[in-house]
Amino acid sequence: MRIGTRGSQLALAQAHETKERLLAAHPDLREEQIEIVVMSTKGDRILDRPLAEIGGKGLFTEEIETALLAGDLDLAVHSLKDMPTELPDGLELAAYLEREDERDAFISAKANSLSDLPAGSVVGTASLRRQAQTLALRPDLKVITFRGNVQSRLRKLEAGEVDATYLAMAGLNRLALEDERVHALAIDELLPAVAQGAICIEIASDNAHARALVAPLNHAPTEQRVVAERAFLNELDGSCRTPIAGLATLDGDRLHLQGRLLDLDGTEMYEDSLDGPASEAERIGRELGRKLKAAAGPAFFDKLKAAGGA
Ligand SMILES: NCc1[nH]cc(CCC(=O)O)c1CC(=O)O
Repeated sequence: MRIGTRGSQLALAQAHETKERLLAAHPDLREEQIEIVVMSTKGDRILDRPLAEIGGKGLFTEEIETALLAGDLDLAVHSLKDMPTELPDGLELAAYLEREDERDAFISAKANSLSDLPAGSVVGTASLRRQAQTLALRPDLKVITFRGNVQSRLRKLEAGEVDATYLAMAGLNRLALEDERVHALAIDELLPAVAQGAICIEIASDNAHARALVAPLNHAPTEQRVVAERAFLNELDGSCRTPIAGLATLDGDRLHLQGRLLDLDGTEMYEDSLDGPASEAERIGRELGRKLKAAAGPAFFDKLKAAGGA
């Protein structure tokens, strides 16, 4: 059994967690039967440009998916947040592990919250969603593009390149990085990325053995939430070039989906939510996506395109 993963510390932690869960779910499986195979992707190699500029779907997945299709890997473990909403033919998501904390963390030595940051402070983030929401709340701040893995971003903060940055709480938790500069942001302050904090397992559709092996790892409530969020995203944009945020929560078998669509500088923001039975997660997601698309109107998307988004 070969598990493919990217080589960042976070990706490795997620692959090891998946391996542990497989061993726990299958007592007959031996440790040496599971091999973790580290692969480098385009997204890992190009570090000096914003992700939205490099563009293309599957920046962090293409090389791994090619290996799945070729049968060189049985499973691939990914942060679901980084996965395009449409997979290449012949591949499928076979399991979603229980979601970690979905919130963003605000990280700064200068303030405990985004609202306390002095005017003119510099915030570094590569995410269009975080950039736009930051400027919507604090148009007086300066936002710069800031890439790299979790550790390198913390080092840049340390070196004073920026006054504040953001990271997903899930990543910090999985790496057990505790830091007094880390403050979880309220959901309403910075609505998370679709599927933030969720790990998915991808397989080739013709690999029945892999599908059976990972089936017991699936966490149904996580699946319902991310299905709604990804349907919402798919309806609006699949390219990662539009600032979009979305979060589904469950109350028993009711699903509540919240969504936001912004322009790049946060001056326009469309926000709405929808409730329904969790069994209709996909429909709820699509409906909310269509609703926000209609509210924003074609002029919004034209403006975004002209500004280098969408
Ligand atoms: N785009 C990079 C990425 N992909 C997944 C995570 C964090 C873990 C997660 O959201 O599951 C991160 C880093 C970050 O946004 O801080």
